[in-house]
Amino acid sequence: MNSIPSFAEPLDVISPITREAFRDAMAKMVAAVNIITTDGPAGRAGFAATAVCSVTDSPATLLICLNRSASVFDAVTQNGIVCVNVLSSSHEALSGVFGGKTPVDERFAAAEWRSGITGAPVLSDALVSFDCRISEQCDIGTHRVLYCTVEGIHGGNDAEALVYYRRAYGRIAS
Ligand SMILES: NC(=O)c1ccc[n+]([C@@H]2O[C@H](COP(=O)([O-])OP(=O)(O)OC[C@H]3O[C@@H](n4cnc5c(N)ncnc54)[C@H](O)[C@@H]3O)[C@@H](O)[C@H]2O)c1
Ligand SMILES: Cc1cc2c(cc1C)N(C[C@H](O)[C@H](O)[C@H](O)COP(=O)(O)O)c1[nH]c(=O)[nH]c(=O)c1N2
Repeated sequence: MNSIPSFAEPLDVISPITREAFRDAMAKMVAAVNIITTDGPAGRAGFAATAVCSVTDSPATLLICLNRSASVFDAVTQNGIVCVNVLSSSHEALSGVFGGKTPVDERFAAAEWRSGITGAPVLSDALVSFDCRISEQCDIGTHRVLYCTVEGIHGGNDAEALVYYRRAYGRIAS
């Protein structure tokens, strides 16, 4: 008869889960770094984001988690369009600009942009850019989850990727 194996050492469990414990654990999840941009009647805006992932390829959909207290919140949600620009290792300083308390004009002055088919700014030398329309939104805790239908994919190069791991930037070559 099968039995559940017993282990000599008990599991080291953190409970209850504090914000700090969650963040410490999340810091060990390596993530791609992106700049999310928007433009339209509510103005141009952009922010650095690691909370981005693929949802489904039919229809091609990404999700983005945006803190509702971010300065870009109204522009992103009211314009209803975003471009997800995936960063290369050459964009570390740019990520700092879009991830800090920098005025919006200074953020965009730090790189070259083109206009995508949705009208969202496309970073000229991104690894790849997903031009999207926000199709659904829901609030979970402090964040707005944006489901984004991909309407165009721009560019693409094979430079080293910029990643974020243990609260610091790193790079990954293909
Ligand atoms: N999902 C996010 O909103 C998110 C993700 C990464 C970084 N940030 C911002 O960058 C700052 C520096 O991050 P850090 O990684 O150097 O240190 P940190 O200790 O603040 O965060 C560690 C990890 O926890 C997660 N995290 C951080 N803030 C979060 C939030 N409000 N909601 C959900 N998950 C969150 C991320 O995975 C992050 O890499 C953070 O304080 C935050 O303002 C936000
Ligand atoms: C590496 C890294 C990764 C992320 C962030 C920062 C950095 C440095 N930030 C924070 C976000 O970029 C930040 O709120 C704004 O750019 C600066 O705040 P204000 O726009 O001034 O409110 C962030 N915010 C968010 O809502 N979702 C996310 O996934 C991330 N990820």
